[in-house]
Amino acid sequence: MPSPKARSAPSAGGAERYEFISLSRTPPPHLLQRQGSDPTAARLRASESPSRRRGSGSSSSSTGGQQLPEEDCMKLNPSVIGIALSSLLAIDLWLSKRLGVCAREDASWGSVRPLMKLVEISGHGIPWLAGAAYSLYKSDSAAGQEVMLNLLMALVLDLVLVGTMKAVVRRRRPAHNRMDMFATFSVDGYSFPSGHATRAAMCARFLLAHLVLAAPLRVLVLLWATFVGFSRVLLGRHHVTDVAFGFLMGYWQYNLVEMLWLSPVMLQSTFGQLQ
Ligand SMILES: CC(C)=CCC/C(C)=C/CC/C(C)=C/COP(=O)(O)O
Repeated sequence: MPSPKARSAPSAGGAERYEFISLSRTPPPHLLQRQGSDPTAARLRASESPSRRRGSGSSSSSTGGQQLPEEDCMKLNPSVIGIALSSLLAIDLWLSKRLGVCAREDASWGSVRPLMKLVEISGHGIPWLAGAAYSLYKSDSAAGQEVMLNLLMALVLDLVLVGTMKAVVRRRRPAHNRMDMFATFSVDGYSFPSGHATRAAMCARFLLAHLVLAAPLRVLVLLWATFVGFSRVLLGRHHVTDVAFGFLMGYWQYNLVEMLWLSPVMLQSTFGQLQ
């Protein structure tokens, strides 16, 4: 027996065609009147595409010669992608609110908020930029200088890409977030994607690829990156999807850094041509 939401309707060729109809919404009375007394038949006709309804003369005569407004059809026949996206957003909002347990001092895990803010500082742009610039200045090997120069380039690239993305998407931060972060740009009022998550993922990949680290330290780098991302949601700064996308974006940004890698040979030839 077919499900109540997927009813088969005979098509022009006689074959069975499945229509997805919304039973959660009752069509307005004027629609039912126009389409005859059978509400199910009225819903089935309303769920047909506008072009199909326009094309069939018999259909227009059965609706009393009147066309239905397009908005009615959109409501009665929402796309599967639309439903999936709004469900994902609803789950995202609900889960982010549930997990924002350090969003305030009086929240359920409010006592660990200072610790979470330390984790936040460890993934902030300023200590990373300052650390990379200092290491570049202090490095006495060409290889070290090359790595630190590229780390600096990667950090600036990250700020530009995340800032652009935030300015385009303009998603608001969760309502339970308290905006008490230090040193922010104006775009940091927006939430998507998490700049801490992109930086943590990109820097973790960078460090793992370019520093010779013992296995426990490699694990520590991965744990740190994961925790920086997770702490964004616990602090109430971000929705879960901001952080998930931030991790993906940071992972991909490292590929871009590898592609744009600045080598001494390339720099010499560039600056040589300028002189
Ligand atoms: C030298 C210079 C101009 C440094 C700017 C560094 C800076 C202010 C970075 C912003 C870092 C930040 C607050 C990002 C927001 O992270 P979300 O995870 O909250 O998106």
